[in-house]
Amino acid sequence: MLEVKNLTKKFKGLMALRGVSFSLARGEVLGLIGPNGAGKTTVINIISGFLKPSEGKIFLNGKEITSFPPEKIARLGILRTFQHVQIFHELTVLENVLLGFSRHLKRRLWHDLFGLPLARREEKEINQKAREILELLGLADIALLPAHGLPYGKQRQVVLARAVASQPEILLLDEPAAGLSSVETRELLDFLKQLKNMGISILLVDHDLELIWELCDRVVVLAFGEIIAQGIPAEVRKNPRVIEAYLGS
Ligand SMILES: Nc1ncnc2c1ncn2[C@@H]1O[C@H](COP(=O)(O)OP(=O)(O)OP(=O)(O)O)[C@@H](O)[C@H]1O
Repeated sequence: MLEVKNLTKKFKGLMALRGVSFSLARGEVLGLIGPNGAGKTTVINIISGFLKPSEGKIFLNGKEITSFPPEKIARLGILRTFQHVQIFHELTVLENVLLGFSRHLKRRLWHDLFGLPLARREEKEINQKAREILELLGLADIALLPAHGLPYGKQRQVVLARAVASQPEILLLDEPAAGLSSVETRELLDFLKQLKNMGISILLVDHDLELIWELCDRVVVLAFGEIIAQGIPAEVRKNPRVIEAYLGS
């Protein structure tokens, strides 16, 4: 579904990535791990169009999307989340999730402006769908609470629920467990398992290796901008180069 071919990124004197290649299959959860500064966020920035690679190509379903602008990549269904929570504090959980539908609602704006009946029907449908997503993800009981009062871990989940509402082809998650307590990380793990069960393809960057081993179908390991191992978690976690990269860091 997603193919990353031979990515190289130079920042002035620094080679942040060298010849990085991997693929993500439909419905797969792929972990991207590595010590600090290994190049993980740079990979996500390039796939999502926030950075241009120095060399290399990205393909989505066989079509090249290298260096497309971020909004075009988002329209094609590759959605990223950031290390810090981006939530609309004054809105309720439900309203935050409703915003996720906007990717599919270009025409609706016009209907809204003219108050056409179709708009109301569509609005009802979308409300219904948003509630279904909240139900599926175990957030239904907080649907009408304002986002600002929620614990940090729940805010993270609301951001992910909004991403689900936009019906992404692929989710790029940059350190979703950063700053969470161990209890919140367990909750996040269950939450991400639900996303996996919904068939969403995920590229997951995180430093919490327990989360990675438990959730990912395959793992790619970067160190100093190069892939040093890739495979199923049971194999990768025993790989001497991986152990050395982590202990060495
Ligand atoms: N815009 C930039 N300009 C210059 N150097 C950069 C830039 N972005 C990243 N780098 C450098 O590229 C290397 C890879 O950074 P990157 O943030 O991708 O690593 P990472 O694996 O995500 O690290 P962390 O786990 O700490 O988030 C680092 O040495 C970093 O300092």
